[in-house]
Amino acid sequence: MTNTEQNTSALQPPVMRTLDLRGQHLSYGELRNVVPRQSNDYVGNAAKTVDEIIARVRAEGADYLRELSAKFDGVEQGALRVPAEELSKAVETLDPQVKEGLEVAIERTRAFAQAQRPDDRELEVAPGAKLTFRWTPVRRAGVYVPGGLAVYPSSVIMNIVPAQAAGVDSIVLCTPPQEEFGGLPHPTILAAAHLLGVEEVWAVGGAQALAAMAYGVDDAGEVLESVDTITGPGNIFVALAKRALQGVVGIDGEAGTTEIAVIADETANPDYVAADLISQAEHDPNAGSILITHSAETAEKVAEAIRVRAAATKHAERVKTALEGPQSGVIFTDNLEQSIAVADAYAAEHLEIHTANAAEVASKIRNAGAIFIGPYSPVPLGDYAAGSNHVLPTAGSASFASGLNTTAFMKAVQLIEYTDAALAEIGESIIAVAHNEDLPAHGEAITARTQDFKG
Ligand SMILES: NC(=O)c1ccc[n+]([C@@H]2O[C@H](COP(=O)([O-])OP(=O)(O)OC[C@H]3O[C@@H](n4cnc5c(N)ncnc54)[C@H](O)[C@@H]3O)[C@@H](O)[C@H]2O)c1
Ligand SMILES: N[C@H](CO)Cc1c[nH]c[nH+]1
Ligand SMILES: [Zn+2]
Repeated sequence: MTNTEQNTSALQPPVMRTLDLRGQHLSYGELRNVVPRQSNDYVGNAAKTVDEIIARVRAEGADYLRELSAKFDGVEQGALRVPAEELSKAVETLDPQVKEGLEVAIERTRAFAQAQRPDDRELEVAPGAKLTFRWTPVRRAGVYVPGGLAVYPSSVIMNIVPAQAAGVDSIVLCTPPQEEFGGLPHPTILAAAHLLGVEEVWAVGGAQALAAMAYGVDDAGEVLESVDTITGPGNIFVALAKRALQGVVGIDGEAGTTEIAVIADETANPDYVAADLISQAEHDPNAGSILITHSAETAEKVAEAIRVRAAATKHAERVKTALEGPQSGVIFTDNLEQSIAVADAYAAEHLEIHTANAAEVASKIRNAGAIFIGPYSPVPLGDYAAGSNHVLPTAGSASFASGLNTTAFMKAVQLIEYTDAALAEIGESIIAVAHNEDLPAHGEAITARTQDFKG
């Protein structure tokens, strides 16, 4: 028996908190305030840490990146950029089955990412008044691939494939250095990058990696040029760094600590539900797993299945901490309609639906990063190979943000082209509004032309 097994066998089974909403008729706003979330103190303290990291990366550059790699990753680093030969070497030593798994994921994710490319739009709003909505890729993207408690070659695919589908010119990938690999990133991450044709990889993790990509960094003449947009998932420090750097660069959204919510009724398979709640709790002791149900019997059966499964799982301690945290719990509702309302208010990163007519229930959900419909669409399918993207909005941000997709690496330019007649046709009304705004020079810019047409 290993040390880990000895430790975990002594653990008490996880006991999730309960929130009983039965008989209450809370509005959407009230529900948003009561659903389980990370504690404010936890988020607030992490935000202070992140602000300091960003300021010091700007001021001290590569030396400070090395200092943080030593502090958080236990690595004394030389050059921060990963040599090109390490990427090709990693593919040569890659387990063939893992390689196949990555290739299947690339193929499906690419097909879906290409289908997301938006078309340009042209419209003549009046004779001679031509408007175009033209999509262009950003010039340079920075992608973050996590690698702290676990490593995420799958996130290489989820970031790089849509960036390539968008047509981004230049991509840099940052991921934490690993002590076990002499300060290089995990070899499967390097292999996935190489399979996708990525050449620029820096062994830098956490909030500091995002600051480096946003502002650029010079490591003894090796330059990480600043980027236009940063995407990618990560822990609380990574998510808060994206929040802080938004505006300096574009971001795809906050894809922070993982969450799963499950709507279950009496038809749900409790073992599947338990397995899926545990699967996402495995990411991080701060991960959120939530069961929303109007069936007390289902809740009890899921709790029993969790007791059995949680004890046997490899990261039992992390799972227990996550399931018992303030960000997790079992929410009791009066009926399916109320469960749907709770799920909308929670706005889960991942929402699974284990009910009768699951597709119909899904059609009623507005807020979720991704919806997994029915018993055979578990979140880990989407994590690795469904073809959908696993970089998804967390902490309630699914009420206004989308999961990573091709358009996150694109922006639209609006083109305006009017003929003289088309301008003359609308000129007087523009001048009237310009005067009303007390901006007469705006009107004069029109008159300067319309006078010419008359003359
Ligand atoms: N929402 C999504 O789309 C999505 C997808 C995949 C993974 N995730 C989440 O990504 C996270 C991965 O986390 P991880 O830790 O394994 O890898 P990570 O790469 O996100 O974080 C590791 C880095 O965090 C930094 N760090 C660690 N402790 C710190 C501290 N006390 N102060 C400041 N910085 C610190 C270090 O720089 C370290 O390199 C998990 O929370 C997982 O749930 C989210
Ligand atoms: N569930 C994560 C998104 O929150 C993605 C992932 C990658 N590997 C395993 N899971
Ligand atoms: Zn996962």
